[in-house]
Amino acid sequence: MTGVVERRIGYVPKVFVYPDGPQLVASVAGRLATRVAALQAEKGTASVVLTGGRTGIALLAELTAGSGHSAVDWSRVDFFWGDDRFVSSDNPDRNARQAYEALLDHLPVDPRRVHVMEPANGRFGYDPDAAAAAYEELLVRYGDATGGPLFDICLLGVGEEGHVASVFPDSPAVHEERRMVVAVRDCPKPPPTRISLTLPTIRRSDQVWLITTGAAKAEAVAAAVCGADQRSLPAAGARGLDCTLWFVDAEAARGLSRR
Ligand SMILES: O=C1O[C@H](COP(=O)(O)O)[C@@H](O)[C@H](O)[C@H]1O
Repeated sequence: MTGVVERRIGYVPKVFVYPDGPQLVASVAGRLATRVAALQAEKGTASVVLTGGRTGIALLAELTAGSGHSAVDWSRVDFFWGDDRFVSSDNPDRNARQAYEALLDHLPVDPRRVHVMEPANGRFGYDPDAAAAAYEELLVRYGDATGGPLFDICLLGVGEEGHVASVFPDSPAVHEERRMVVAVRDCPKPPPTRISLTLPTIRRSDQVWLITTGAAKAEAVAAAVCGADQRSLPAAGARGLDCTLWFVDAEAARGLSRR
């Protein structure tokens, strides 16, 4: 990991800064494969929450291309999503579709373990609330079956204004304490209707890995790492039970050195 700077800020979160995006995704892909293989060696399976977004999808493509993936038994990984866009399944905006193209189509995954959020042309038609409720039910069943933390690793991208999954600043979703999964409407970033895990559900992950690149993210990264209010900066509320790791490139880390 040439040129990687590691900074500890209090106990958590831990921030890893890379010179650029390609070095970041190469390193995080290797780390993810190693962690998943270790979890499988320890308990037989692993659960990973996937993210959309440019860096998140680049990470999945790197995982497919790199050599580290051979250490993992992909048929024993449960895949979930932090959020998806409530559009038709064939819409290129779908996070699930992008994840299939970048990773899942290329690996011997068990389709029964790939837990996609319902699209707008799915089982419930155009009813995002029913789609969110169905995903919540699935998580409840999964949680009952596994016990302990819901997810081993939750990958999250970060928006310029600090959103994670589809939990946007000062939105109804950021105030949600009871529901595990919600329908999100009127998103400031298109498409406007989405399904998202809530922050309390994200916090049921053993490890939360936030990955982001570019100068446009610098302010959000600095504020979240320094403990901003999650209502105005949801990324600040994305924490893991065991650890919270931030993987950022030098541009996105710029604001950290100013604090
Ligand atoms: O809309 C979304 O955006 C974020 C971040 O995307 P990026 O392209 O700025 O990295 C992503 O994490 C989220 O899953 C997605 O639905």
